Amino acid sequence: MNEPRIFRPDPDDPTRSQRGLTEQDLAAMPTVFRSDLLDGHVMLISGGGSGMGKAMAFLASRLGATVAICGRTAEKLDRTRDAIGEATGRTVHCYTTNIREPEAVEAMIADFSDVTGGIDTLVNNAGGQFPQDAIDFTRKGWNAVIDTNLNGTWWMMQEAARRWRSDGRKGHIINIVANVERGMPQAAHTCAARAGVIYLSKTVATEWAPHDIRVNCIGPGVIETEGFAMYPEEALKRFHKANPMKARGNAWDVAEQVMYLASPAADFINGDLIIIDGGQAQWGVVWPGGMPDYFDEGGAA
Ligand SMILES: CCCCC/C=C/C(=O)SCCNC(=O)CCNC(=O)[C@H](O)C(C)(C)COP(=O)(O)OP(=O)(O)OC[C@H]1O[C@@H](n2cnc3c(N)ncnc32)[C@H](O)[C@@H]1OP(=O)(O)O
Ligand SMILES: NC(=O)C1=CN([C@@H]2O[C@H](COP(=O)(O)OP(=O)(O)OC[C@H]3O[C@@H](n4cnc5c(N)ncnc54)[C@H](OP(=O)(O)O)[C@@H]3O)[C@@H](O)[C@H]2O)C=CC1
Repeated sequence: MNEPRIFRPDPDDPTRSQRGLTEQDLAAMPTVFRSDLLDGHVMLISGGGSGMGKAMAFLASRLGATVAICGRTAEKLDRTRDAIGEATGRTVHCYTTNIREPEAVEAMIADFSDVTGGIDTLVNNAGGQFPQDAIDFTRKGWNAVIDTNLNGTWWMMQEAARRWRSDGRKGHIINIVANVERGMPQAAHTCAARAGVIYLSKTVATEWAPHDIRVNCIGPGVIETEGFAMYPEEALKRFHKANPMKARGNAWDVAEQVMYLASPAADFINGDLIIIDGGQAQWGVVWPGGMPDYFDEGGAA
């Protein structure tokens, strides 16, 4: 039998960090794509200093793209730039930009467009949430998640589209969301924001088609990354049991899907949502941390 192409370590191995792929992994992971697939392609990836965004930045650079990454923490961006430079010899552009600030987003997109001659693909990957029962959300907590995942993504989408329209240039937006079809206990804020992004995307995929702008979403299931630090150890032990493959995805699973969508092979895909969750949506619990307590016998009904 063939060896699995994707490195999928044992999620029960207590000696592993449980926080995703290392830079060495990202430099060496095998890919199905030819090495010049994205020669001349320009890609802006938000949240590119860690997790899935970092994997996308590595893979796009390995395939020949000119890449920019943004995030709020300069050290993470610089470290990613240096690691990619060392692995590929390519220069990654870094922007210390908070996507919640529309003026900063406007300046970043203008600068990267000017420097490169124009962006081809914008990947809105920056985001996050914290697990909490909705009834206990503070106003500040609710606003933080909505402002990042919905508003921040929208400022990026709108600014890129305006620039493409004024330049008369085609463009493509890929929004990283989550699989929110059945809702997700302890993540109502993110479900609200991601559902907003999915339906924004489906709407503007139609509105913006005359400008030659396509918009698609990717909904990851449980993907092991640095972002797992936000979740309690007890919940993490159950995350891989949420899908019938009994596995965690890794950042490469998502990065390769992004490269496919960015490639000419996907030129006719528009307004779609692609789920990468090992079948969790078909047969699995929506909240990977497990069933809420009240399902236990004797708990509140
Ligand atoms: C949904 C489950 C799917 C399964 C697995 C999915 C995993 C992932 O998606 S992991 C990858 C994503 N990465 C992250 O989620 C990174 C960590 N998250 C964040 O950075 C934050 O959640 C953020 C996205 C909201 C960042 O906003 P920021 O303004 O930087 O947040 P603050 O830390 O300043 O907090 C503002 C406010 O939010 C409330 N809050 C934050 N953390 C918690 C928490 N753990 N529990 C309860 N409430 C929290 C709180 O009201 C904060 O205000 P203060 O109390 O004044 O600090
Ligand atoms: N891992 C998983 O299982 C799943 C993840 N997702 C989503 O996929 C995306 C990537 O997640 P993942 O790689 O796992 O997690 P990470 O936490 O590693 O990545 C999130 C990135 O977003 C950046 N970011 C957060 N807020 C902002 C902001 N306001 N402006 C600019 N950048 C910001 C962070 O950098 P900094 O803090 O320095 O700004 C960080 O680099 C996220 O949107 C996440 O919610 C969805 C479903 C499942």
